[in-house]
Amino acid sequence: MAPWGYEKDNGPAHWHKDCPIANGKNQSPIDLINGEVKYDSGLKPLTAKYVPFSDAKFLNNGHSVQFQPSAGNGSELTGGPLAVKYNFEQFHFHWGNNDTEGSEHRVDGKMYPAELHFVHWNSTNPSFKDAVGSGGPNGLAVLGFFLKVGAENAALKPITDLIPKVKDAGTSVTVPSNFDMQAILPATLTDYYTYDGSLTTPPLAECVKWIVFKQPLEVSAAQMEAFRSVINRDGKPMGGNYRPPCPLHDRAVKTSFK
Ligand SMILES: COc1ccc(CNS(=O)(=O)c2ccc(S(N)(=O)=O)s2)cc1
Ligand SMILES: [Zn+2]
Repeated sequence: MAPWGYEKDNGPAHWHKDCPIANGKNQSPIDLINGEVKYDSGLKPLTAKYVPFSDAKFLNNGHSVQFQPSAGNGSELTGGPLAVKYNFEQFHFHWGNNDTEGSEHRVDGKMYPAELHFVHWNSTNPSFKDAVGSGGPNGLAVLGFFLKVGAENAALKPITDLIPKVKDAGTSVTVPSNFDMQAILPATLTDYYTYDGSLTTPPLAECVKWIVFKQPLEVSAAQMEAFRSVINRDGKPMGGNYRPPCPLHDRAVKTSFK
């Protein structure tokens, strides 16, 4: 099979051939249906401590644009539904070719123009890849933020300004060391949905504690257009790099808010 992608001939409907878990019972993303979620008063806020990075790359891997520090950067996530500390691995984006589509998770069937994922791995594992393969839903913790069009996002500007430099698949740039990743996050990480799911791209491993924030972040129309200028492995616009929602099966979606 051609490398996986989001086109007719290699998109989500084909992924099960190389990754049979695609038809599993704990797949992501899902449609977050407010009438079916359950408030859990035990869900406390999360704490993310992101330290400045000395040598981080921003890259186009053919299916997303991704911020990736060198291993062992000391940034970590704790609290919320998490029982242990998770190490930061990377963040990346999913977006559409217009403002009516682009996010992976949906809320009552509504899609946002984009979704930002912060990927973290369970620090009781020796490495990120061990965490992915550790079995069960506690290998990774991914923070999902919806993006909507509005004011310019000053915290994301150093990243969206780099997009023209990684327009083509396989290209990367070094991110200036004064980039402040912490500034992207809201001051308090409250009001989220959480459920056990999977990676939304191959290998689709069912190893993810998903934490999707209710409050979208804003980015400007110009910042959205920057994403839409990115080209994929086939030389086409990368927009549309989102997997459709998967069946919930017998999973519960909990919320930290009423
Ligand atoms: C074992 O070899 C491996 C392990 C993991 C990967 C994928 N890379 S990854 O884990 O960062 C993610 C893929 C999709 C993510 S999403 N959209 O759900 O946040 S995160 C590749 C090879
Ligand atoms: Zn993602």
